[in-house]
Amino acid sequence: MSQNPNQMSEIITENENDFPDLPPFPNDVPTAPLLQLSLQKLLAGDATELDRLFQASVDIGFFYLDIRDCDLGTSLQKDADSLFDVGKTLFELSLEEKKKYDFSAQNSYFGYKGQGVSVVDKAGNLDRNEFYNASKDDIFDISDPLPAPEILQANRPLLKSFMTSSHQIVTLLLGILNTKLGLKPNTLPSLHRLTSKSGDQVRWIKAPVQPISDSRVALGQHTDFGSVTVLLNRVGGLQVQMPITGEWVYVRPLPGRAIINLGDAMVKFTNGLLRSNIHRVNAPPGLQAGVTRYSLVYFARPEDDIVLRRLDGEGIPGLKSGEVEEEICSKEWIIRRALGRRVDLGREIDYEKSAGTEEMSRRIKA
Ligand SMILES: O=C(O)CCC(=O)C(=O)O
Ligand SMILES: [Fe+2]
Repeated sequence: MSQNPNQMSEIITENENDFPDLPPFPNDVPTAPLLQLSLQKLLAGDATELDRLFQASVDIGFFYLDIRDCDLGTSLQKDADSLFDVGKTLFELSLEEKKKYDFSAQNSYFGYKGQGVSVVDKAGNLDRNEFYNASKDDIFDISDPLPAPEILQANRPLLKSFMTSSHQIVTLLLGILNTKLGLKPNTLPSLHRLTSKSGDQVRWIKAPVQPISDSRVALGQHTDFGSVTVLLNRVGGLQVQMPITGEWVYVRPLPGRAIINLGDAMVKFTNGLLRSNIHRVNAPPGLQAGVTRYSLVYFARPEDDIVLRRLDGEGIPGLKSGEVEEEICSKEWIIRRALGRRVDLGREIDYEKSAGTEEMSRRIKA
């Protein structure tokens, strides 16, 4: 494995079947050569690992995090395994029951999102996956509890444990980036306090097996809305658009590794220095095309009232002369992005208006 922080990538090849209960991820599709960072080394403050984290955040904003080698990581993995099972049971509820927990008409993106209710591209094609979003504030009793199915009520302690570990990892990463960016100590973590109101959430995703005749993506290309995303994948399908070339490549799911990516807030805080890379979910490749795809995500976002604009740090590029940033707070930004492409809310859809920081993050050479 490369220890050179200036090298963006290293090739990941795992030849054995990584997840024995699933058909193997094929070895003949292009995959993203993401850096693999060790959670244990980051916790220990290993200087090379801290450099590599910063480099991955500048270069692509996506990396693997090895969670096998420390208590925080193994606790996250154990909770995630249990939550995968919870998600399967949750999505097995009848559509009628699940729709009771769609709160989008109340301007909330928490709860259930049915399949095919959002557009995935300018042409108006519809998504092909279901979501269930569980709010961190609800689970931590910071906000009024939302109605939820029995399976979620029964698993509040598990959700709390998973959210706590995920948030601890996010805080660690933010603290390291804070130092590298030359911000005043604790600036980034203090914008993401666990017990303050925010749009942080756990998301379960289910995408059904896709008929060969259907070439739509399951989840359209996007950047994440918030700060740091912790993603647990088992089945392939996630694709990132490579910087510079614009090529779409799969992210190979690896056991014991979370996939971490940065979102729009980090781009705005750093005036484009850190990347929120464009990604999407396509049909799983090879033999995996025959299985239902589940994934589990923790989204960390800035606290609700934080304005998403450049922070003042020595390492953060200045604004162009005369440039005025949009004045939008975290909560509004997430609602605009999460609900702006829904076709079932009786609102006009403006695809461009609900976009994220794609243009700032893209860096594709024509
Ligand atoms: O399911 C995945 O692998 C990625 C999901 C994702 O990008 C999202 O929910 O924002
Ligand atoms: Fe995403």
